[in-house]
This record gives sequence, C-alpha cells and structure tokens, in this order.
Amino acid sequence: MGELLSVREVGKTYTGAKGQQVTALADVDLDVAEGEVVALIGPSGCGKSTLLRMIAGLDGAFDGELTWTKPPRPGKDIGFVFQEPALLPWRSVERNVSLGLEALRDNSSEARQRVRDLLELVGLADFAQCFPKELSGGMRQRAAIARALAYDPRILLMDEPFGALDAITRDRLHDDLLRIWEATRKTIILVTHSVEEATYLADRVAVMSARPGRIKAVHHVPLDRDRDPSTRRLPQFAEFAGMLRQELE
Ligand SMILES: Nc1ncnc2c1ncn2[C@@H]1O[C@H](COP(=O)(O)OP(=O)(O)OP(=O)(O)O)[C@@H](O)[C@H]1O
Repeated sequence: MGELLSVREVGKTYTGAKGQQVTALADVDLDVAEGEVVALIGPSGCGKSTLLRMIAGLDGAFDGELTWTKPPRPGKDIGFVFQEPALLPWRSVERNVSLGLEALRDNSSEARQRVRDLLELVGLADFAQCFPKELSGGMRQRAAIARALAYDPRILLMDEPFGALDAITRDRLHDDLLRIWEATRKTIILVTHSVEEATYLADRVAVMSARPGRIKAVHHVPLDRDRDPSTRRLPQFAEFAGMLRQELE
C-alpha cells in the first residue's frame, strides 16, 4: 500500500465567542496509506472532528502540514459522511446519491450507471425512487454513504457515521461497510466513540488524548481483513478492544 496522506505537526486553535482561545489539536502526526481503514478514537472534545475537517479542507486555517501524494481536487476526491445523513427531503434516493455528480456536471451514462451500481452495493436498488422520509435510519445512512462514494473520491472521511443508530442496525451497517470496502478498497478515516466499532472495521486505530488532541498511539488491529460477525467473538477481538478501552481511561 502506498502512502496517501501524511499529517505533520497539525495544530488548531479556535477563538471562542468571548475571544477565548481553545486549542483543539496540537502536534498531530498521522500517516494514512492508500486503501487502509484508519479509525480515530479519543475522549469527547479531543478534536477528532476538527482533524477530519482539516483533512477535508473544510477549514484551511491551521498549523502544520498535510501532504498528499496527489493533492485532492475540490469537490471530487474527498467523500464525507456525517452522523446525520442530511439527505435532501424533496429528492428521491437516487437523486440524492447523484447530487455530487450533478455539482460536477457529470451526466454521462457511466455516471448514471455508477449511481445504480452504488445503490445496488448499499442494498437500496429497490428504493431508488423513494424519498428519505420513507426510509429507516439505517437506510438513510446507507444512502449517505452511496452519495459520498458517487464521485469516486480518493478518500472517505466518516464522522461517527453510525453513532445515531440503534445497536442492531449499527452492526448491520458495519457489515455493509466491510462489504463496501471490499468492493471499492477506498481509503477510509473513521471517527468513532466505540472501541468495538474501531476494532471491527479498521486496519489501524489511532488513539487521541484529551484536549488539546494529540495522537498518543497508533495500533495495528491484530485480525485478518476478512471479518464477519463471528470475528466479534474471537478472544483477540475482546483483548484488543479491551486494550483500547484501557488506553482511553
Ligand atoms: N468552530 C469552533 N469554535 C470554537 N471552538 C470549537 C469549534 N469547533 C470545535 N471547537 C472546540 O474544539 C474542541 C474539539 O472539538 P471537536 O468537535 O473536534 O472534538 P471531538 O473529539 O470530535 O468531540 P466529540 O467526540 O464530542 O464529537 C472542543 O473543545 C470544541 O469545543
């Protein structure tokens, strides 16, 4: 796997409403290889979302350096999935998924086929003409993932994408994401509060310390890439998740 992104000494200080300075990130170093899934975990407020925003280019004012092997093209190379799917209620599922392509004025037959393939991949082919209000929470989030993949981004940034779902739906979406990764081999950075989610989905887990956020350790997940629900019952799964939990204490 080649290198895709290197984060060096990245720091971010916000100025609050009363003029106070809040250092959200300090000296963050992280390397991300092409095709890997990196989970970011850390205590609430340690700057996980801030780091994703820096990487996404949503906020250009920060210290340090982000170096891409190939600089991302705005609106094309970075897919973002948030905790809330934020679908447009007046558009069908298909037209929500094709939103990014419309912004790029890509109406080619390949692009339309790609949207159909993605709907198939996320299990929404039969719901293409439905509206968001007709979908369950899990289905909406699957549509949001398809939308983020529609323009074939180089990296997918996911900010607690399953945080608002119930446990059963969340487990199902985890397996969907594994399948999606298998089919697309996208590089993914996933912010999560769940050590089990990080263990199940990631190749490596970066653990952040409390504010100002720093990466205090990066661990390889000691599990084969080929994972399924039985993986959760392996002793090394519980052991690794337990070690992460301890590191967060
Ligand atoms: N726009 C902003 N203005 C001022 N302070 C901010 C802003 N955005 C974030 N912060 C502060 O930066 C710190 C890091 O926030 P961030 O949302 O990145 O943390 P997080 O680790 O993602 O939190 P959580 O796990 O609770 O979602 C927090 O103290 C937050 O209050």
